[in-house]
Amino acid sequence: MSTATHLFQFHCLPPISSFTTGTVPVCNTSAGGRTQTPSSLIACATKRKQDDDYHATLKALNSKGRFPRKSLGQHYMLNSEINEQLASAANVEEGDAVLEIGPGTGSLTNVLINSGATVLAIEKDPHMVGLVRERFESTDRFKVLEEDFVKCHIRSHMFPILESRKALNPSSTRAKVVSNLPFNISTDVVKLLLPMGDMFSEVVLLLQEETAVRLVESSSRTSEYRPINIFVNFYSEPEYKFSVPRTNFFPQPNVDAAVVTFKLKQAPDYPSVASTKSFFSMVNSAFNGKRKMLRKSLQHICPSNEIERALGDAGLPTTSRPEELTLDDFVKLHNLIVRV
Ligand SMILES: C[S@@+](CC[C@H](N)C(=O)[O-])C[C@H]1O[C@@H](n2cnc3c(N)ncnc32)[C@H](O)[C@@H]1O
Repeated sequence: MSTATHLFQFHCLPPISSFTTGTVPVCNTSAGGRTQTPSSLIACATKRKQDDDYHATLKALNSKGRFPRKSLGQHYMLNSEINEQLASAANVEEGDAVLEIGPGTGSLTNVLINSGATVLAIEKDPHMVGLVRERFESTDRFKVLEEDFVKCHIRSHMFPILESRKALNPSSTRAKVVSNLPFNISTDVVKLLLPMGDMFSEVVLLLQEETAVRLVESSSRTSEYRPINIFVNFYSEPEYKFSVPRTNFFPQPNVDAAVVTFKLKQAPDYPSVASTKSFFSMVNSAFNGKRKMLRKSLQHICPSNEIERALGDAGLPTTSRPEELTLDDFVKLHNLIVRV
């Protein structure tokens, strides 16, 4: 055994006492959806068969003798209860097709497969690809591709899976996404997936807590309100589900995490704008610079007197600032501006 592996095994492991479930609300369906305390949750979890608890996950990592890589956001889930909660947040059931980004040791993958889903996993780390390929070789409901999710062509990968499901059940045309994401690619992933409502019905992500809170922000007039909120609400209905304390991961990150669900809209339900490209370009321009009044920040799109007139026609003050406008206000303004 190399010195590095030896250190990894004996000096990097978190004490099992630090492993908490925090504010995770439910244990399983037998709990009847009632909120449970962390201690009742742990008691409940120990009664059940756990394939991917604290020990199993660390053992799987040790089998590859590799230090988790920070550059790949490798913070592995040690709590099988949270994996179960992620799957149930997406209502994963028999026959579903699920895309998982970054399966790692396969702890969440295992829950998804056990729920009866067919899983396509995209993993960037070749060692982890080898590990999950080996682990799930006995099932034909699992496929892993060694790719960078941000660069891969997800439509062409999903297409054959959705087509074969459609052949069995013509009404099941969309897949789900469930992932404990590397924090450093979460905004890119959200931007890529949310406009794919034709292919995915739900996207359930374990994100850095701060990112989770920022993405579900739907009220204007807060300092957190940004173009990304207009984007998220344009394409989906986001919901903050529950927080996941940092002690549930190995290695422990220096921030907490949280689960967010995005129910994806399909094209006929998007707000009606003449062109989504020019709509988002207008929203970005509006927020650019120093939070100026819209009539100034949008001057390069159309003369300020025309913008003032459009604001008036939309029932908004002519001195409006971007952070004061809701998604609907932006839609009205855009449609008035593109017409003038
Ligand atoms: C936070 S870990 C989660 C691992 C596992 N799902 C779990 O819950 O324990 C993130 C995983 O994503 C992988 N990953 C990192 N960047 C990626 C990328 N750009 N595309 C695909 N996978 C990536 C990492 O190698 C790692 O396995």
